[in-house]
Amino acid sequence: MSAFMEETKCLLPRIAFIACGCFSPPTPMHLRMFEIARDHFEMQGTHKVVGGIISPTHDSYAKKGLASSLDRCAMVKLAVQSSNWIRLSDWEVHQNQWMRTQSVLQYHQNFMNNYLNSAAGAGDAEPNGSLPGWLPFSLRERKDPVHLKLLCGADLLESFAVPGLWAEADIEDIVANHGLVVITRCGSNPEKFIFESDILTKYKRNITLITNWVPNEVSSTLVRRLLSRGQSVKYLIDDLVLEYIKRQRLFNVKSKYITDAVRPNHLIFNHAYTDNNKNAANSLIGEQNMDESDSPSPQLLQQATSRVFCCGDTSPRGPKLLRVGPGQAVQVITMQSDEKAESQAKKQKIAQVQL
Ligand SMILES: Nc1ncnc2c1ncn2[C@@H]1O[C@H](COP(=O)(O)OP(=O)(O)OP(=O)(O)O)[C@@H](O)[C@H]1O
Ligand SMILES: O=C(O)c1ccc[n+]([C@@H]2O[C@H](COP(=O)([O-])O)[C@@H](O)[C@H]2O)c1
Repeated sequence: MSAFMEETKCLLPRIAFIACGCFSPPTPMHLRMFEIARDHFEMQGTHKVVGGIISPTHDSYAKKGLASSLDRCAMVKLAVQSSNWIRLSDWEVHQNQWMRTQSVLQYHQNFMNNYLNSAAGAGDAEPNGSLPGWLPFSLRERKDPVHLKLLCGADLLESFAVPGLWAEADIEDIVANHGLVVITRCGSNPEKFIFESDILTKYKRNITLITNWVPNEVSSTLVRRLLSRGQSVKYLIDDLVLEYIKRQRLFNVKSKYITDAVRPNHLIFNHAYTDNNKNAANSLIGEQNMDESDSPSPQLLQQATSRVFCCGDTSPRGPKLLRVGPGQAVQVITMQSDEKAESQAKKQKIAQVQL
């Protein structure tokens, strides 16, 4: 019987998840989303989950509380150390401008397709000769395609309705061609939200709604707020991430947190990550012994002056100078939606922003 089940599992269509977000800092709930989603598909017996990817957004997204991409990537690497299937992709942060989520999905999907279609050992290398660190290990165990789905919390789904934030065509492409896996979040009503959207209703079969029966409303905003007040965040985030925050003095962490005299050994690797990336950004010299997700990018140099289109900005006069990133639009507009009492989850977020 178990041999039969194993055989059946081998035949299941393969999927992977990618979560796009700020991860400033990463919280256990960011990682729980992956576990909850994998459990769901495995228990349904419909798909084989081969990997999970965390893709932090570009610095020019400019959302309030966004630590530098170097620090966010280093923290994600620390947070996923305990996982054998969730990986960091720093492709997005190494682009010279903010990337829309549809493009992020497309890039990773194309990379996996090319990798699977190329002969083993050929055509699968990055320019520096190594494979990207986010690529699932078991990809070449089979030849069939792996379908990449966007994994998110219900608040991200609801941000589709923020006027001018997402491009309609992108939403359609994401749900029609990639698929969405949505984890419920307190105060959100994703079923109703889907019902109220024609596009989402049209592609409902590609949207997997998963109830999180053990909700935890920890958010990066809450963690940042506690840190800046000198309050404890222990057990709210990974110890390694907390150590990193203290050492790097991120998020206005109050002095009580920065008295550790000893540099913990487990952070050395990630300091290598940030140090190497910083050096690379300054010197344009590549690093050795690092996979793609560790790779420095000369484009980091351009970030200080990078330009972005604000969401929904179709001005023929070209991109605006980066003063306001798309992430700031989220805050401004969600404050308006608070006035309209749209959702409890949004209200909570806004309250955090306003304090
Ligand atoms: N507690 C949670 N429950 C379910 N999903 C979550 C939770 N926290 C974050 N997510 C999801 O994780 C993804 C990345 O989140 P992101 O870092 O952008 O937001 P966040 O943790 O809510 O941060 P912030 O508080 O800065 O807005 C999003 O899809 C978001 O919906
Ligand atoms: O692609 C888009 O148009 C788009 C519009 C708004 C937000 N996003 C992405 O959504 C992610 C979460 O954003 P936020 O503001 O909810 O933390 C982050 O990775 C953004 O780049 C993407």
